[in-house]
Amino acid sequence: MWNLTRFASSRLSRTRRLFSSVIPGPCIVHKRGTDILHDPWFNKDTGFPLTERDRLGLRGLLPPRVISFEQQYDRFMESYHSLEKNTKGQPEGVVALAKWRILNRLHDRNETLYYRVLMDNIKDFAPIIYTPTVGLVCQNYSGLFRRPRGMYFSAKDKGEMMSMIYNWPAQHVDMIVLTDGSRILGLGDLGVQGIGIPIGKLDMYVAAAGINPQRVRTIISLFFLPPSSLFIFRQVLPVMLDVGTNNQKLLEDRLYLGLRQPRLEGEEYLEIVDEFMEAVFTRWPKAIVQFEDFQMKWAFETLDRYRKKFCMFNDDIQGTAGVALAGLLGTVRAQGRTLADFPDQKIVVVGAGSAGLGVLSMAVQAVARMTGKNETAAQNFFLLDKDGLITKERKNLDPAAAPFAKDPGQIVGLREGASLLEVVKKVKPDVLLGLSGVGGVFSEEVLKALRESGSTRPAIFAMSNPTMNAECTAADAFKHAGENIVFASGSPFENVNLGNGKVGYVNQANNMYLFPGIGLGSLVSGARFITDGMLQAAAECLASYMTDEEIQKGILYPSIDSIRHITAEVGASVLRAAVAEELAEGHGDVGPKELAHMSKEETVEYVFRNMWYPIYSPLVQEK
Ligand SMILES: NC(=O)c1ccc[n+]([C@@H]2O[C@H](COP(=O)([O-])OP(=O)(O)OC[C@H]3O[C@@H](n4cnc5c(N)ncnc54)[C@H](O)[C@@H]3O)[C@@H](O)[C@H]2O)c1
Ligand SMILES: O=C(O)C[C@H](O)C(=O)O
Ligand SMILES: [Mg+2]
Repeated sequence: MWNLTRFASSRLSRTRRLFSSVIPGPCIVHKRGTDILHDPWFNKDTGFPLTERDRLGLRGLLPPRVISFEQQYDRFMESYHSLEKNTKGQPEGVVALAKWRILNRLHDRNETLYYRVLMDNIKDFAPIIYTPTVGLVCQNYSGLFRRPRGMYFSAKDKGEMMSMIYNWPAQHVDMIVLTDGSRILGLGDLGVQGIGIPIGKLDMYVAAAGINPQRVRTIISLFFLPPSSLFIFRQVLPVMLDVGTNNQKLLEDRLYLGLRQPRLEGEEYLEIVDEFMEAVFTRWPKAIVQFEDFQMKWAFETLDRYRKKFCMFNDDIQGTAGVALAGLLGTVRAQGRTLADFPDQKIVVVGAGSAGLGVLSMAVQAVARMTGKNETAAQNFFLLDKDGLITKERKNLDPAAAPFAKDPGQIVGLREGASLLEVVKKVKPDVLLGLSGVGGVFSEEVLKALRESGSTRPAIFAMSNPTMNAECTAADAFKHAGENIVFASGSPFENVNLGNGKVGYVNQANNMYLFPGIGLGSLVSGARFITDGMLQAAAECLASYMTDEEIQKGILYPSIDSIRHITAEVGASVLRAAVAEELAEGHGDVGPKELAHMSKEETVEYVFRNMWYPIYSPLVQEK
């Protein structure tokens, strides 16, 4: 079932080979002069060639010298590095926001250059435009706001959404990331300020999945393909659904940009989400909506409500589950065991929210498939929330947590509500996995207790975001739990120097390894829905991506530098699963039959070919 066929070792070189052969096709523009300079998609700043300046009425509007794309790129990177130098020694948050600002200004001015620097420097820039800095940006969003990005639908727009959706100036939108701002990372309810999350997630879609951020059609040809093989690239839309906020501080903040009212609840809330979904799919029937950072009750409710009606998924429940499962399977391999041993792993999950329950459901399903036994599949999993170990004796037991609640008779020595320390001491788990949103809950005592784990190589997944909400730091994990552990965190940490030339590897267990591929694979397959089978294929692909050599070192996930490659592989796996389930309706000129006849390699090539690469296209004016 878990096919661990190793992918070609030259992952990166293959990606580079594909993109080095991109020749830009023309890009149709319907404007002239300063309107072009003020449009970040068309704008090339000083990079407009003289012929184009003549054609588009730009002559005299720019300094005379034409600067190449490479020179512009280098100039930006120089400014970025001087900012790094000049802010040395300043508080971390100040530096992070300064870096975010310089990138955001480029984003506002010249998208092609922005996405190229983002892609080429993804390891350095992901922590700024995505987790963890995006959390700080959301916290300060009302003050940082300069220009709108994406769309805002509020409770005041009830009855208007069907017409509002046509205010978005794109004929086609393919990927939408939607939030209601109610659970932004581990930072809680940030109301309208949560828009930073869909923006950051979609930046990752562009960088990792080559989803086109633009609202015009660009045609790019690859010279090794026949001339008829032209591709229409994809477009993105970040959306905030502002139904109020229960964050008193924000309600009292005079700069707060959202609705100043408590959150809508119950039917009133669902009516707003229903109206939005109907509006989106009426205008763009082939769009995909990723739900992001909804508080647990609405995360589950909306997933249940829409997953068989629209092409959508919940990243916190489903994307996270796949990434965690891939990491858990990697952990078994890191112990020198086979995947058949996965059902024997004792796993303590701390946090019974949307993410923790999503992970448990997928892991339990995997065990059930491996053992063929549903009844006992959850026996080695232990679930805790803020009130400790969850058992069947829990008062007001959440129905979503009930399948994982322990029967008190079966956990001798542990009681309902037992503390994490008690559970770790008693269970001696192979894996401790945190999705609690609470920084430091893996305390020194808890980490030290893990030294008694039954495993030769215990694993710690401190998956909560942002950095200050991680259940423990990487350094503390290696210091207190021992040097032989496997460590992963949701936010990035540096590898730990263990002395004597030894390194404690830090993995970033973040759903960024899956959501771009889930979205891309669903798009290019033309799938009607996103099924468990497609999500399982995505997780299996990620699990099988790493070589034994990497896994032995404790490296469970690919380097973020190869995120474009892993995303193409994941996308292809999702596509093949959609084909197998007869859900793929085709995409563009490629029909379902052609998809079904593609070999595995051809599917990967096809997905790659649908990935946008930032490069200046000649602008052609159409009146
Ligand atoms: N790494 C990733 O890819 C990833 C993905 C999704 C979510 N997350 C992070 O996971 C965290 C939780 O997300 P969520 O959507 O499940 O949130 P949630 O609010 O739905 O759930 C939080 C859960 O943690 C429990 N909890 C709170 N305090 C606790 C404590 N002291 N001890 C044990 N449990 C405690 C709560 O009772 C609740 O069950 C957030 O920080 C989020 O950023 C990370
Ligand atoms: O946004 C992230 O970095 C991961 C995840 O979706 C989260 O909510 O924490
Ligand atoms: Mg999230």
